[in-house]
Amino acid sequence: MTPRPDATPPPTPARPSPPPPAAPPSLTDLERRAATRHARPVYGHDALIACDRLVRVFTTDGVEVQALQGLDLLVSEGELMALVGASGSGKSTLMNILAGLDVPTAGAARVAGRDLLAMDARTRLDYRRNIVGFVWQQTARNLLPYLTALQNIALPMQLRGGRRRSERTRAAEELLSLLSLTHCRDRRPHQLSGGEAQRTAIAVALANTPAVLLADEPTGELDSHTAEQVFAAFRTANEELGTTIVIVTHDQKVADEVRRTVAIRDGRTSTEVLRRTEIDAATGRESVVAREYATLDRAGRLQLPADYTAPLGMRDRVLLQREPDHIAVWPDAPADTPAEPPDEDPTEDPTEA
Ligand SMILES: Nc1ncnc2c1ncn2[C@@H]1O[C@H](COP(=O)(O)OP(=O)(O)OP(=O)(O)O)[C@@H](O)[C@H]1O
Repeated sequence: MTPRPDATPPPTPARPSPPPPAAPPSLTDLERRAATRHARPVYGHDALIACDRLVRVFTTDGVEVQALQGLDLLVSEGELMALVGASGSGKSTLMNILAGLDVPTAGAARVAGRDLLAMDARTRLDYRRNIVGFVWQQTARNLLPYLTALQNIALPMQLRGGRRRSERTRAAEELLSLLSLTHCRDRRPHQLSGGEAQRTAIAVALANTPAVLLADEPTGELDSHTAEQVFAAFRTANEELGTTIVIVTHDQKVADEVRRTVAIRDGRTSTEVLRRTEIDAATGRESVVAREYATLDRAGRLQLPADYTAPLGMRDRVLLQREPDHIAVWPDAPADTPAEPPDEDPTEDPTEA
């Protein structure tokens, strides 16, 4: 048995011989499996965001691009997490779907109990106004240039209705204070620095106390010091207001600051880094320990990182060995070993039979 990778290095286990073919399931087995499947709770039933085998196909001039190819993602209430991935991997496509701006081609997506594939125009508008807030990379897209910071923040409250002007002003002032922007109250966007403008954009996105705050490259146009201040504003929103936050970023510093970073590759979640704080029993010193996990999707598919598979010459197919507490993955045919041992005993004389 191979110990967990975070334990003492294991002795090299013996390569397994291929398992004997399994007996076909009986009718009773199949009925039992079907009954178990019915009794199971819906995938991601307790998550705030649940994407289930999400597909988005764009067709331009008869050419199809599969931007999302069966993406699974669960985000719990109260999380502050980052999405990373190469250009074109599908991050913005996913964010636009979660923001209610685009509709997936297939699959399922639920945010705060709303089914994103089944919303009519009215519920979609309500969803965008009240359930999600959005911060874009370009500050010009987040703020109206002819309104002050306070008026920008009060506008979504006004569009939703139900609150008096004085209440809206007080709520907007509270958000300005929470994000250390009180001095920007009466300034218009062109009078704000890049960082102040993005923090004001966060306040605008939080105006109607959304369940989820989505941000697509919010620090992309900022220097690293300003980016830190903007990220601190996201953290404040998460810790003080309990808002669930998903940030798409290329900024490694931002990705390192959050507890969970999910990587998207070719339109699917591929790996995930989880960070937790550990306290050294001897010194009492705190340190953050990060571990990288591969994502196992609902169909049981796993993307093995190339830097793991390439040195072992793994391609096309691999041999799996089930152990009591883990699964070992073996190259199909290592250079010096035949993939399948010959059936005959080599000591036997083939002419004997
Ligand atoms: N409206 C569209 N029409 C056609 N193809 C699109 C459209 N939007 C996205 N795509 C394609 O879908 C794929 C995923 O794009 P997407 O913008 O989601 O990637 P991304 O990971 O956000 O990239 P980047 O980091 O560069 O913003 C790309 O191949 C892109 O060209």
